[in-house]
Amino acid sequence: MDLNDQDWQDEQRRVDSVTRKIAVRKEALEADVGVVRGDVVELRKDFWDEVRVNFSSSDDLGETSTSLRQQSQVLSERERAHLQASETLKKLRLLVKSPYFGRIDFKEEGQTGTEKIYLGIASFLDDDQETFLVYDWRAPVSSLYYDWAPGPASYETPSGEISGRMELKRQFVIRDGRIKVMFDTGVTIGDELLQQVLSHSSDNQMKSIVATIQKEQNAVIRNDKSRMLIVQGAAGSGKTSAALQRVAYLLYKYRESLKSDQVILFSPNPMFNSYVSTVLPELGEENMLQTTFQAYLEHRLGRDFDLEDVFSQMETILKAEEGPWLKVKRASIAYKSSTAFLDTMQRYKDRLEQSGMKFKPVRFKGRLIVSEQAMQEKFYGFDPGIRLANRVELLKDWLLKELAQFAKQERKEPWVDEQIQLLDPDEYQKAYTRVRRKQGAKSETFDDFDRERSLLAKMVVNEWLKPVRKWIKRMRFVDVKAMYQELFLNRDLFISVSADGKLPEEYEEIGRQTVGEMNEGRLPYEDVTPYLYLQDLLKGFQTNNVIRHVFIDEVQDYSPFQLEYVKRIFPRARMTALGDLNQGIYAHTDALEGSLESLKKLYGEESTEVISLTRSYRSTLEIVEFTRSMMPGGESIIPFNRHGEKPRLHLAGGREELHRAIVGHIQNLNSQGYEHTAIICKTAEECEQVYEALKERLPLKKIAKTTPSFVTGTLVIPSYLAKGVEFDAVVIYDASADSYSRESERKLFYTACTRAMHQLRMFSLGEPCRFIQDADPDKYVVET
Ligand SMILES: Nc1ncnc2c1ncn2[C@@H]1O[C@H](COP(=O)(O)OP(=O)(O)OP(=O)(O)O)[C@@H](O)[C@H]1O
Repeated sequence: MDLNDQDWQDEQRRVDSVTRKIAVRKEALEADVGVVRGDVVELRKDFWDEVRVNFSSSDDLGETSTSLRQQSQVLSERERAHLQASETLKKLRLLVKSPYFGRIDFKEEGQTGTEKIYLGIASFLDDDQETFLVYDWRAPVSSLYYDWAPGPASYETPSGEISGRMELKRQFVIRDGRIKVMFDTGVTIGDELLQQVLSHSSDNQMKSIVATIQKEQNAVIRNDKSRMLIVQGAAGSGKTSAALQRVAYLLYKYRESLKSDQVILFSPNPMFNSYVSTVLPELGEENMLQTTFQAYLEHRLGRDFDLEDVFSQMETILKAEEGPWLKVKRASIAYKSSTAFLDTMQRYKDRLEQSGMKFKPVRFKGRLIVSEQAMQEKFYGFDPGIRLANRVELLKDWLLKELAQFAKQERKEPWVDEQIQLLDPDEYQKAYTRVRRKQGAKSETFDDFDRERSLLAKMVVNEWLKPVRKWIKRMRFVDVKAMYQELFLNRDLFISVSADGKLPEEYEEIGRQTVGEMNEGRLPYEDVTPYLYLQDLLKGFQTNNVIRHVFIDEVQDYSPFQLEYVKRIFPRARMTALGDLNQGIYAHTDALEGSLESLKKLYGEESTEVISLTRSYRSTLEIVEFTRSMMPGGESIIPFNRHGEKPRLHLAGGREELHRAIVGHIQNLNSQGYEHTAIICKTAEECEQVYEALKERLPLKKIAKTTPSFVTGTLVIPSYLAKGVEFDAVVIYDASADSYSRESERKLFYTACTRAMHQLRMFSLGEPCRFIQDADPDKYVVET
C-alpha cells in the first residue's frame, strides 16, 4: 500500500492520537508509581515509629497488637497499589511503541453501526473510560480476528454467541509510533506478514506470535473446556509458541483467580527455559514457573543417589555397541517406562500392606535403639485398615517416642559427662542461655549442681541425637532401596505382583544391572521415576495443590510411567501436553508408540481433547519437503509457502576435507547474514572432537547439557539438546551411514534437520545414512 494512500494517512493519524493518549497516561502513572513507591519505602522505614509498642500490661499489649495490625494493613494496601500500577505501566510502555497490530470492522447482527476494533497486546480505554481504543488480543471479540475471514463471522462471549459480519480485516506493523507495514487480509492472517516474520533471522529468544496467530493455533490458545489438552503437531508447527500464548490467555481470562505462579511449564532442558523466557514478559505478563523433569527428580532424590539424567542415558545408548548389554538395557528401559510396571508397583504396595516391609534399624553410636524386627512387629500390629503411608507415619511417631525414651536413659551415661566437661566457655554460655530460654525467665542462675548437670546432659544428648531424630522424621528408616531391589531379586514376588503374572523379558539380567548400579550409588534414568513412585507409595505423595495448569513440552519424550507420576503430583491441575511423535528421540519413547492413545487414557477420553497442528512454519518449504519425505506418514505435514534453497548433501572423502568444507560453508553463511547457526553432532563426545578440531578456524560455542542459556553465534550442539530450538542454518556434522546406523535413530536425525529455518546442509563421511537415502531424491541436492 502506498504511503500517500488516504487510508494509510488516516490510520497513521489514529496511531498518533492513540499513542499520544497512551503517552500521557503513562507519564501520569509514572509519577503516581513514584509517589506510591516512595510511600511504601517510607512506610517500611518508619514502620516501628508509627507503631506504639508497650508490653507493660495486658491492655498495653492489646493496643500494641492493634497498632501493629493497622500499620501492616496500610503498608500492604500501598504495596498492592504499587504492584497494580507497575503492571499497568509495564503494559503502557509496550503499547506506546506499538499500540496495536490488527483491526477488524464488525457489524453485529441487529445493530446499525459498524464497530472498528483495534487489537493490541493489552486493552486501552479512552479518557471516558468506556470506549476501547485498543482491545486486548485475548478479549472475546478479538477471536474474530484469528478465526474468520471478512464475511459472516461470530464469536463466543460468556453470555452466548454473537454473530454478524466482518467488513474489514487489516494488519499493521507499528514501530515506535510509525506504521511500517499495513495491508488488508483475507482468509488466513496475512500470509504476507507471516512471510515477513518467518523470513527474519532466528534469535536466541523465542518471540511472541500474537499478531499472526493462525486459526488452528487459536483453538489451542483459547481451549479451556477439557482437563487434558493434547496438541500433536509437526516440527515447527508452533506448539511451543501456541502454548506460551495460551498461558498469557489463561492469565488474562482468569485474572481474578489464576496467578502466574500457579502455572508450570516442564521444558526439555535448562537452555530451553531461557529460550522461551521472554515471550510472556514481551506480552506484559509475568513468567510462569519453569522447570525440567530432571530438576524435579534431582530435588527429590539427588541426595540419595547419583541420578543418571536422560541425556547421559541417551549418550550411553548412542555410543554403545550392539550386543547383550544393550539388549538388556533396552528391555529394562521399555519395561520400566510402561504403565504395566506402574501397575506392578501398585500391587507390590498392596502386598506390602500385608507383609514384606523392610526397615533400617535405628542406631546411635553403633548401638541398636530399635531393631528392624521390632519395627516390623509394631508396623504390622497397627490396624490393617489404616493406609500404608499412614501406618508409616504412625511408626515414625512411635520411633520418636522410643528415641525420647532412649534419650532419657542416655543422659546418665558417662560419655555425656565427658562431653559436658568438654564444653568450652562459649558453648557453655550458649547452652546456659538456651536452657534458660527454654525454662522461661524463671531463674537467673543454675541453682544447684544437680540441676545444672541435668539440664546440660539433656542438652548434650539432644544435640547428639538430632541427626537421628531428623533421620526418623524424614522416614529414612523405610528401606525403599531394599524393597525396590527385592522386586528384581525375587522372581516369585515379582510374578505374584505383576499384573499379567509374568516376568518381563530379560528379567534376571535387568535385575543384575539394576541392583549392581544401585549398590554403586547410581540410579539409572529409567529407574528414577519408578523408584520415586514406590517411595511415595510408601511414605505418602508430596502433592502440589497450588498449581492449576501444567504444560509439558516435548511430551513424546516422557514415558507413560512418568506422565502418570506428573498427573499424580499435581492433582488439582489441568494439563496441556505438546508433542510430536516424529520427534520421540529417547530410548523409552519406543514404549510410547501409539502413545497418543496412552496419553488420552491419562485423564480419560471424555476429559481429553486433541488438536492437531499440521502446518509447519519454521523451515522453508524446501526443507520441510525434504525432511517430511524421510518420515513415514510425513505427507500430512504441510509446509508454509516460504521458499529457500534445497537442502544439500556434501559427501566428503576424508575428515580434513569435511572440516574444510564445513568451515567454508559457515563463513559463507555468516557473510549472507546468517549468524545463528548450529553444527549438530550426534553425541556430546562428537561435539567435543569437532569443537577441538575447528575452534581455531571458527568462533564456536560449545553447548552442553548444563549450558544454562541459549546464545547466538555458531553453536556446536549434540542432536538431543537441539530439541525445541531453531537456527538460521543447520549443519549436520556427519550424516553418514556409519554414524547414524540404527533405525532407532531416524527420529533423532529428523529432529536435528528440522531445526533449520532457512538453510540445511548435511555433510557425510562416505555413504549417507539410510534416512537420507529414503528421502525423495528430488528434494535435495548432492555435491561432492
Ligand atoms: N502463527 C505464527 N506466526 C509467526 N510465527 C510462527 C507462528 N507459528 C509458529 N511460528 C514460528 O515457527 C517457529 C516454530 O515454532 P515453535 O517452536 O513454537 O514450533 P514447535 O511446534 O514447538 O516446534 P518443534 O516441535 O519442532 O520444536 C518459531 O519461530 C515460531 O515463532
